[in-house]
Amino acid sequence: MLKLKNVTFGYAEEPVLNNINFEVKQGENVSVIGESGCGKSTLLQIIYGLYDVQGEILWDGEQIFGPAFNLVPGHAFMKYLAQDFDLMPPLTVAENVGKYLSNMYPVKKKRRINELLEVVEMTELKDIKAKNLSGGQQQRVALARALAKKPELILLDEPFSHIDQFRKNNLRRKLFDYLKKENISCIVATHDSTDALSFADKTIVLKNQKIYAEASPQELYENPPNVYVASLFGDVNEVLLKSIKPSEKSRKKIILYPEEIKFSSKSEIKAKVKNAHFHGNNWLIEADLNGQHIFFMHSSALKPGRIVGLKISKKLIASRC
Ligand SMILES: Nc1ncnc2c1ncn2[C@@H]1O[C@H](COP(=O)(O)OP(=O)(O)OP(=O)(O)O)[C@@H](O)[C@H]1O
Repeated sequence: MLKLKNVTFGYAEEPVLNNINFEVKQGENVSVIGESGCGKSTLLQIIYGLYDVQGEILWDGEQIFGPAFNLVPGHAFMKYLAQDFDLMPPLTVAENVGKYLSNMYPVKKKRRINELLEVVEMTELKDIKAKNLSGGQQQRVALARALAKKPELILLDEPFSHIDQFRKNNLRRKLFDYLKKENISCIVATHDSTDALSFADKTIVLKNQKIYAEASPQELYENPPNVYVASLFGDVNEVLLKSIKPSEKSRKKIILYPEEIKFSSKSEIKAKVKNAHFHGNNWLIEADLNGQHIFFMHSSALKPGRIVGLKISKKLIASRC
């Protein structure tokens, strides 16, 4: 198990991360999400031991030290996949993946390389030299190489940033299923809410040097503590409660996702359509609700200027109040 206890770190005087505490259990998938520059990569780097910190970073009770005590960064149980891939350009895909595997057992080595190439869907390109690969292909090879020696903990910094949407969903599923099957803990720093929502057991939101929220993705999505956390999962509305609940007198606001506001011709809550944006199987509608700019989802495009009725579940309103 990984444990961070009161960890503070800054490149200069001002801390980038201040008094960070959290745990990652064996086999757990933890996503770290937050706006650009909030310290996601820095967090992975200090866990890997690239910097000296205040506080303690422990793996199974043993402290992970920075360069002041551990000159060569890295430990056998942990792999860090940075945003640069560091492949050997003249070597083939298979040679890169097997670079750190022992040559004592060539059959076993070959089997392991083939298994990993399957996970990252690079089997067909195994004899191609790394220098001839696209950025996304290089990223997949780097992922396979990081997994080659079966780490107990893997730190992934934006692991799918170069991979096209077409391949990303499948690859993400395969990789995270593989990590679960092998009971490998992982921390994924990401901008992508799908990484944070679909696969993580726990999501950590960083903001202003601190852990701003920490819970399962479902909990964060269903009960966002504030609009910043909600907005990490996509478009979000902050609506005056009295505009959807006539008995309300205060100026209290509640958070609602576009998919939680339903079209209902009979409803007393009226809004004026401003625009409609195609979103695959439905449309994101922009509308004006008593002077508030809101978004809701609908199965078809609605014409600008149309007055529509909107409905929000009473149970949902009560849970967000
Ligand atoms: N080597 C460095 N030296 C000095 N400052 C740095 C260094 N690396 C990062 N920083 C600063 O630390 C802060 C956190 O950077 P970091 O790269 O950890 O953020 P991030 O959340 O990963 O950002 P992004 O999502 O854009 O990758 C930023 O203000 C950045 O400018």
